[in-house]
Amino acid sequence: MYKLVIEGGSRLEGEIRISGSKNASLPILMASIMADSDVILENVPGLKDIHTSLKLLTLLGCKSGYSEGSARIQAGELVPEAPYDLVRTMRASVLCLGPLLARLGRAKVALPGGCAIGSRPVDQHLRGLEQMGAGFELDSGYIVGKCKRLSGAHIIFDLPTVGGTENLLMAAALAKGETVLENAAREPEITDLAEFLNACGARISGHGTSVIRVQGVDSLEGCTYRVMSDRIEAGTYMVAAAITHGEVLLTNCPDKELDAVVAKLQEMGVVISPEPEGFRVSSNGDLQGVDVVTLPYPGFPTDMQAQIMALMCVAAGTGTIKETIFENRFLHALELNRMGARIKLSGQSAVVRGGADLVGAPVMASDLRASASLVLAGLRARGKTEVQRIYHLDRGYEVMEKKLEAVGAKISRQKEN
Ligand SMILES: CC(=O)N[C@H]1[C@@H](OP(=O)(O)OP(=O)(O)OC[C@H]2O[C@@H](n3ccc(=O)[nH]c3=O)[C@H](O)[C@@H]2O)O[C@H](CO)[C@@H](O)[C@@H]1O
Ligand SMILES: C=C(OP(=O)(O)O)C(=O)O
Repeated sequence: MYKLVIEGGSRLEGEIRISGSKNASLPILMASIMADSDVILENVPGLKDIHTSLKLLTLLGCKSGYSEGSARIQAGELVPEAPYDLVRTMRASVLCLGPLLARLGRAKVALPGGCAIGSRPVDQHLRGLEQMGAGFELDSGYIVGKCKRLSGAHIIFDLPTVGGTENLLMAAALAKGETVLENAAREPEITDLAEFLNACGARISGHGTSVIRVQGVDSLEGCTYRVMSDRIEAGTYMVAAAITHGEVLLTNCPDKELDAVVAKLQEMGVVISPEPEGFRVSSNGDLQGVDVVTLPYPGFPTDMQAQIMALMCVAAGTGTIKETIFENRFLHALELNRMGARIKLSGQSAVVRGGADLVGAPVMASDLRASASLVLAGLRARGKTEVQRIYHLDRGYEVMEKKLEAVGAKISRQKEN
């Protein structure tokens, strides 16, 4: 196991290239098993979750390879089982359910269960697939699904679910007839999945709005597709620039997909200017606490909540954060307090008293974005911070320490004792 060791206090200056999006790549990799010929994906980040997905695709009967941001998938004779050992390390595995049912009429996928940030149910995925004609039973922790060819249906989600919308979108692409998904999630990663499926021959419209229409087709062909860049990685490095009073140019960056994050950081006093190559982000340290509520897109993303909390710790005044997506996504607050932050938690709300003089400490990462917030705090803190259990970070940030080191951070990856 590795930890990141950070000597805080360096001002970040230079250029950071943003990688492809994890949360777009994972469903697109799963969707690739529905194509009859080779899929080539570009701008795919070299992350642990990507390698886990490729391993899952191999178990499902596909041939796959990855090299320098490019993944190739060739679906063969499919095997309809996603084993628990893989699903428990990567929740996105549950996204093979829709594609397997659509392609094979059979699927046996381990139930992902909860994780550190919350219970993360999949009832909306299953209910929608049932409306399309699938039947499910639970067998030793596995969801076992069967169907004849799925049929189009009118599905109204109880709440906008990103994974649920993705699973249903993939299933509907190969179903018989029209499917309408209402109260669908509008996240850019869903738009990217729909664009990929359309490039394979699917007939999807309305993606990016809350009503998505899918005219099912009989088959999909492979294609070459460039995955969108990672809006959460970009937001994280925006905070890195601000928290160190630095100036960083982010390239290969998403644009309007970052609007809510850019607006909130600007409200705090971070200077963010669009340039032809991306976003230039800087701060002279004159930052103000703000009020943040996490919401489905286009609201402020839950995946940026931990990072903006780190920045609010060192801003002037008091800010508040309300987390409405996950019931237990404040684990980083307790670790930030160990570094001198002044955060009070009450249920789904946090009050962050700013002006903290952060001091380095050994801290424990509990989940992906919590880990990122501890790294950000460590970049700012006086002295040494050791962020332990960074396997969480490796799921979602490509060579984070190398990217930060290249812009002036004193950070290294070391073996834990
Ligand atoms: C809306 C939202 O911000 N979704 C985030 C969620 O996606 P992810 O796909 O993991 O989660 P969902 O979008 O499905 O969950 C949204 C909400 O719906 C609930 N729910 C979901 C499915 C279901 O069948 N039943 C149910 O009740 C969840 O408990 C949650 O409160 O985590 C990802 C990783 O952090 C983020 O990238 C997504 O932006
Ligand atoms: C929690 C996250 O991912 P996952 O849904 O893969 O756990 C995330 O991207 O912040």
